Amino acid sequence: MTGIFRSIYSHGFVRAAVCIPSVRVADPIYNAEHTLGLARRASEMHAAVALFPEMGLSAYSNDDLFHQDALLDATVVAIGKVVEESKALTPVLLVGAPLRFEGKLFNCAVVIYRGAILGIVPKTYLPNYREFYEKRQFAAAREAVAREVTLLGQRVPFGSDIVFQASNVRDFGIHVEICEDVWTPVPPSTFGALAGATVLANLSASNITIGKADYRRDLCASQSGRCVAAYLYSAAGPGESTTDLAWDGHALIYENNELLAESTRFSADEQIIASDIDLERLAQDRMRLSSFHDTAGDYRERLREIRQVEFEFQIPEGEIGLLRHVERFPFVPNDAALRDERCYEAYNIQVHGLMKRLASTGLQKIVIGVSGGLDSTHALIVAARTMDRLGLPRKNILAFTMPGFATSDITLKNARGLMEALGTTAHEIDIRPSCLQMMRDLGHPFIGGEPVYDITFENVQAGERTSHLFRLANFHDGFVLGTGDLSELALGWCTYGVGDHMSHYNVNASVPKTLIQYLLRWVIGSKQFDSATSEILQSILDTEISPELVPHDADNNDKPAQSTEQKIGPYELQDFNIYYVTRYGFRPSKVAFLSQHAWGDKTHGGWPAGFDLAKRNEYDLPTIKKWLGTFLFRFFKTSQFKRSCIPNGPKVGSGGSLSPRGDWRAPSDSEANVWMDELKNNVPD
Ligand SMILES: Nc1ncnc2c1ncn2[C@@H]1O[C@H](COP(=O)(O)OP(=O)(O)OC[C@H]2O[C@@H]([n+]3cccc(C(=O)O)c3)[C@H](O)[C@@H]2O)[C@@H](O)[C@H]1O
Ligand SMILES: Nc1ncnc2c1ncn2[C@@H]1O[C@H](COP(=O)(O)OP(=O)(O)OP(=O)(O)O)[C@@H](O)[C@H]1O
Ligand SMILES: NC(=O)CC[C@H](N)C(=O)O
Repeated sequence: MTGIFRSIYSHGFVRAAVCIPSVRVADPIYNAEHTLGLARRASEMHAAVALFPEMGLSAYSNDDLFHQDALLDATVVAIGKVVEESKALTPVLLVGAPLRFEGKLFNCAVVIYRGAILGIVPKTYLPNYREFYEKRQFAAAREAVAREVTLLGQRVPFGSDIVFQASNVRDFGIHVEICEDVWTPVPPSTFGALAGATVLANLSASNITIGKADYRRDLCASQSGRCVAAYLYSAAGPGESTTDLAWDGHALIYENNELLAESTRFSADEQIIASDIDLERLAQDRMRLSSFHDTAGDYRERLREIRQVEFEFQIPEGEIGLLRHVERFPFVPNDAALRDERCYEAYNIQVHGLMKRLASTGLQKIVIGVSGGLDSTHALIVAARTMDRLGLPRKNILAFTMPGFATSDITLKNARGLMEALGTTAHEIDIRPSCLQMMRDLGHPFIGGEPVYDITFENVQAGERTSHLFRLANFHDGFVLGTGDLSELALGWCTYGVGDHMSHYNVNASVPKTLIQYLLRWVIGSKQFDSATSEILQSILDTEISPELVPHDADNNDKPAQSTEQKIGPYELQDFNIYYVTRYGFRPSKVAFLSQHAWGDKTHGGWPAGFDLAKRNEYDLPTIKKWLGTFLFRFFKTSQFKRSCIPNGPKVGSGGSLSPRGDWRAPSDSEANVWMDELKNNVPD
C-alpha cells in the first residue's frame, strides 16, 4: 500500500467520470464552457479521468457544416481553452473535436492532461450506412500518414495505436476509441487492452432509436469483459440537432462485465456519472487468465507497434472514500432476482454432483450425520432432493443423529424433527460410551472426573462420529456424505482425518457459510419442501453456531459453551475475507479498506432480504483488523494441510473451491508473515 489508508488511490483504484454536457450545434465556445463546467466538477470529485462525447466541442450533428473553416477554427480555439484550464484540474480529459491534418478532416479524441495535449486519436471506423454519412466529411485513422501532428504549438502523437500510460500508477493505462469503433467485430480497444490499457474509453455520439440502449449496454459490458478492463462510454446528450435524429445522453461505466454507473437517459440537464475502477482487480484477473496473454502473443507484431505515451499522474491527496458499492456478502448478491438465481444454481450444482456420484458408484444409500446445525441440514436437503431426482426413496438416506457430551436439547430436537420431516431412515447413536472408551485408552483426565475440555476431548467426539459413519456405510452399502463448508475449510475449523474433515463425497466443500445460511432461507422461501420441514429449518437458522464439542453449563442448556464465531470471528466477515483474498489475491490492507466500506455502517442500504435492522451488524476498523488477522494466520499458516487432502465435491462458485484439484493449490508449510506484517503496518488501529 502507498499513501494514506483512507484513500481509494492507496488501494489500486482510480476514479473515472463520464460527462454529458449540454451542447449547441456549431457553437464551440458555448460547448467549451460546458465541457469545462463538468471537467471542474470531475476534478472536485478527485477523478483521474473524465470522458466527454464524440465531437462534443463542435457538436456531432453538424453534417456539412463540418467543412466550414469558421467552425473548425473556433473548435481549435475551444480546445485551447480546455487545455489552458486543465492545468488546475485533476483528471485526464478526453474531449472530442473535428481536426484538420494533412489536408484531411479527422473525427478526433484529444487527450489533455494538466496543460499538455498527450495525444490525438482519430476515429478508426467511420459509419457510412443508413443515417450515418461520416465518410462524406471525414477521413479515417488508416488514411493518416504522419504519426505525429502539431496542435496549438504542441507536437503530439497522432493515431489510434496509442496507450496513455501513467508512469507512476501501476496498471493505469488509457486507450481511446470513438463510437462506431466498438460496433465492429474487432474494436481497436481490443488491441489497446492487449497492449496494457486497463481503462478503455469511448467518445460516442450515438443517436437513440428504440432498443438501442440495451444493445449499447451489451456492447460495453462484453468489451469490458473480454478485455478484462473498464469500459467508459459517453453518448451525446441535450442540444444535438434533432433535424433527423434524437439523442439520449447515455453514459456508462463498466468494469469486467459489471455495470458500475449509468446516467439517466433523456435528461434535459447535463450529467456526470462517476465510479472507482479497481485496477488491481483487473490486473489480478489478467494475470490469472492465461488465454488473455496467449491472445497478446498471437498479435505481438501489431502490439509491438502500439505506442506507450507516458505521463506522470498527480495523485489527488487526502481522504477519498470509495464511490462504488461493495457487497457485504460477496457470495450472496443483494439483488433479489440475482440472489434467487444464485441459490437455484448452487443448489442444483450440489444435487447434480451427488446424483452423478451415486449413479457411478452403483450405491443407492447415503449415510449422513445430522447434528441439527446448518451444514448437515443443508447437506441433508441436498441428499433428499437428489433421491427425488433419481427416483429413489428418501428412506435410502440413512440419517444418524449422534448426541455427545455437549449436544443441546434444541439441536437434538431439530435434528430428530428434520430427519423425520424429510422422510429419511432416522437413527440415534449415543457416542458417549465409545468416546469414554477411547479416552480411557488415552488416559485422558476427563475419565477421572476432571473437566478437561481440550482439543483431544473435542476431536475424540468428532472422530467417533466419523468412525461410526464410515463403518455404517460399509455395513449398509452406502457412502458417507460430507457436510463441512468452504468457510470452515478456509479457517481449518474441522477435525482432520478421522473427523468431520473426511467423507466419501462432500456437497458443501465449495459453499461458504453465508451462502448456506441463505440457501436454507431460499429453500424455505421457495417452498422446496413442506411447511413442517420449513419450520424446523427456520429454527436451525435461528440457533447459534457451535461445534457442540464442549459441554455447556448444566443450568443453561440452550447456550452452547463454545461459540464458533467468538473463536474464529463472525462468518460474515470471514466470508468477505475469503472472497477477496482467494478470488483476487488482494493484500490485507485493501481487504480491510473494502471491508470497512461494506461493514462500517449498518444503516447503508444493500442488505439481502430477511435482515431486519436489529439483526444487522456493523464492524469498526479495529474489529475488522482483528478478525482479518485471525483469518490470515489460520489460512496461510495453520490450515492448508487440511485443504491439501479433501474429499471430492463440486465447485459451486467463482469465489472459491479450496480443493487442490479445483482452484486452490498451495503448500501446507508456508509462512504467514508477509500477510500479517502488511496488515499490522498498513491498517490503522
Ligand atoms: N501443516 C501440517 N501438516 C500436517 N499435519 C499438521 C499440520 N499442522 C498441524 N498438523 C496436525 O494436525 C493436528 C491439528 O488438526 P486437528 O487434529 O484437526 O485439530 P485442530 O485443528 O487443532 O482442532 C480441530 C478444531 O476444529 C474445531 N471443529 C471441529 C469439528 C467441527 C467443527 C465445526 O464447527 O464444524 C469445528 C474444533 O473445535 C477444533 O478447534 C495437529 O495436532 C497436528 O497433529
Ligand atoms: N450430534 C451430532 N450428530 C450427528 N452428526 C453430527 C453431530 N455433531 C456433528 N455431527 C457431524 O459432524 C459435522 C460437523 O459438525 P458441526 O457441528 O461442525 O457441523 P454442523 O452442526 O452441521 O454445522 P455448523 O457447524 O454450521 O453448525 C456435522 O455436519 C455432522 O455431519
Ligand atoms: N457516431 C457513431 O459512430 C454512431 C454509430 C454507432 N453505430 C451508433 O449507432 O451509435
